[in-house]
Amino acid sequence: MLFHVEMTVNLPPDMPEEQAAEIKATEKAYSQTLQQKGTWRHLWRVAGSYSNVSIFDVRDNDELQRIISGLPLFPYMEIRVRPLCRHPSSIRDDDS
Ligand SMILES: O=C(O)CC1=CCC(=O)O1
Repeated sequence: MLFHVEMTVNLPPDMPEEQAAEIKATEKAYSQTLQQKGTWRHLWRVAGSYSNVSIFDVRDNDELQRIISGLPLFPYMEIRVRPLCRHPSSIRDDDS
């Protein structure tokens, strides 16, 4: 199942820089492991913001919830999830 997920990061302004850097590094490693597995298919920065747009390929809603709630930045993010299905005009037969 494919999901479009938009994440907006809102770190507290008083969070010490070192702590923020550590969380971001852990987040990067977490996301790169999932990207290598093909679970996190796309990761795009929304230009001009501290938001990303991502496409996840997961078994079900429970897997998506487990992954998203495990994000190190999860406590500091606003997250919007939208389920995707094939568009009838899509020419990409290899995508689902
Ligand atoms: O910087 C972000 O948009 C938050 C984030 C998600 C995955 C990652 O590596 O950073």
